[in-house]
Amino acid sequence: MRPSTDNNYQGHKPNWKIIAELWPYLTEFKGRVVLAVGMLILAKVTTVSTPIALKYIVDYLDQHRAADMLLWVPIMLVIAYGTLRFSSTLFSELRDAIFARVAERAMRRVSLRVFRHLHQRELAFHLDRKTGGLARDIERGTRGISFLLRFTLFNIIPTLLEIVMVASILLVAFNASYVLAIFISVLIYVVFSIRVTEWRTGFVREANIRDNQSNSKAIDSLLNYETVKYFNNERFEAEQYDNDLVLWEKARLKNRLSMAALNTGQAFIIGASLIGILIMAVNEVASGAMTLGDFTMVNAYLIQLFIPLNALGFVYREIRQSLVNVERLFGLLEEHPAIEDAPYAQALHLTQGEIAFHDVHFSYNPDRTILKGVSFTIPAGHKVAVVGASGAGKSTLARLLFRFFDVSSGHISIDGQDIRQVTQDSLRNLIGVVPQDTVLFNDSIYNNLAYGRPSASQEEVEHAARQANLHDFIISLPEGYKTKVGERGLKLSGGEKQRVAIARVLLKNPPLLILDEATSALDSISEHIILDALNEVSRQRTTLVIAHRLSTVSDADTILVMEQGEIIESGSHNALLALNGYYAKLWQQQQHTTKT
Ligand SMILES: Nc1ncnc2c1ncn2[C@@H]1O[C@H](COP(=O)(O)OP(=O)(O)OP(=O)(O)O)[C@@H](O)[C@H]1O
Repeated sequence: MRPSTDNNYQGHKPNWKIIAELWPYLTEFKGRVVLAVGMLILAKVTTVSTPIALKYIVDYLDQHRAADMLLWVPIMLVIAYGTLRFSSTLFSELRDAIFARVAERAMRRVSLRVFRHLHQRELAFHLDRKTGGLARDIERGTRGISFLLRFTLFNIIPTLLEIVMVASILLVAFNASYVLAIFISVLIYVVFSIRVTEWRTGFVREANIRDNQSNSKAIDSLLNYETVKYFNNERFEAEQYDNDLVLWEKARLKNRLSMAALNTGQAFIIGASLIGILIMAVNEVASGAMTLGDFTMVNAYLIQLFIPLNALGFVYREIRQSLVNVERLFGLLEEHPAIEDAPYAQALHLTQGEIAFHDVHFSYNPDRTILKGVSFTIPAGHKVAVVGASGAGKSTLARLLFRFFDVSSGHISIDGQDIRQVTQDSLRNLIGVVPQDTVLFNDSIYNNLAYGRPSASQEEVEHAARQANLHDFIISLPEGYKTKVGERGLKLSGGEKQRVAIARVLLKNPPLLILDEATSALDSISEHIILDALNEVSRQRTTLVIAHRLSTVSDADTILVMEQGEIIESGSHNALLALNGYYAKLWQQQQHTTKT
């Protein structure tokens, strides 16, 4: 399988840069972010106060005998303890609820931006991409953003805050040895987690790449379902897929085993620290330096501290993984479209509608020239046809005019304006294309037709369908205009799809037309009817027609004959016949074939 450009993104940016790139997505809800941070602080203050309440309860019960005990004191303390516990959860939940909208909106904005960006990418990118892998990258990237936002703010920062608060309390209440012991255990834990997670990141990356590869393979294979069946290649396809799955399985296995090693190591550090610090506390209680309440408080702090720390390991892992995924997603956004509007591009100003190619050279790849100095003009309202052998570069002319690619040298102009100097939007708005292969959306026929002009009324849509000789066919279907056309329109015949394409362009009603083999999939009766419709449409428009069947373009004002990227003959049908060259030979051949 050829690796796609999207699967090859390998940039490794510093983490802070990736996180900084998220900031603009948060600015919409600055107030909410501030409020969420406020709730976060409140949640941590209450969490850290809870063990203090517990200490006072234990000390009171320990130091007072039944005779001198005022029962309401420990009861009030217990109520305070319970309320603090509840408040800590309440503030955490409030923080989540307040921030939820920020995170969800950020995800929405990023998804939309990526979607828009992908539509801005040039045709070459889309011809190269692998849809399955790209979809996974986007999904993982947007999920990564949500994770980064929520967990940096709700786990890393609060845990650090809690460590600082607990350390300060222990420093004030006892001595520096506890703070030092906690500091050392936390440090060992964090260094261990980070080191092991760094080591694991390679496995995570590899698992993602393998995941994309196998997914792309599966989707490509399913999209080519018919071809697979024509060649009885189900087993071959399964083997190919399994080759990818084997690599995926290995990568995932490495991923899981290394995760088990990380979890075990973390649990060991927590256990050892707990033992060490509690032995210190036991000694102090025994020597009378600490009360029973103090012991309970230290124990509560340790357990309380290690709970988020335990999650910190998981969060760090996930954050690393999210950073990889977000980096990839942002990497996609950073790749600039090869075809972009010029800095001061203006809208194309159509006066007459004259199209001109001036000494156009073009190659898709540097090592193979497709067009070798093509020049011609289509005067406003005229129809110029291009004929010639397959692969001569006819459709390439249409792609260049639509600016799917830019010329290598020379230029193309419309009413004297170089199409590279006008906005792509204004250019494409003025051109209607009936392509060689029509691919439809997996939607109803009606919606596919209306796509030509989404604001069109039902009457207009039906009128266009009538003009394209499609209406009678549609109403003969059990579900009429609501019939679903299937994936890429595969439930319609080639000719029906072509008629949908024609009707769409009729609805768009553009002043310039490109008909690329627009009637090639039609039988000769339908072809005649549609040619009449197309002739009617192209009468007032500047039209570029690409055709194989010469009979369909014999009425064109000028016919260009192309061979290997050059125009070798041009003139009207009669002039070209009189020339008795390539065109005349082709015409005779086709007439002969039609008769026999
Ligand atoms: N995206 C692409 N990348 C590389 N080469 C391409 C690309 N698209 C087309 N080509 C090549 O450019 C040449 C011209 O293609 P083009 O589609 O313009 O031919 P055509 O004259 O319209 O042929 P046909 O009559 O068969 O449609 C072909 O040899 C084709 O293989």
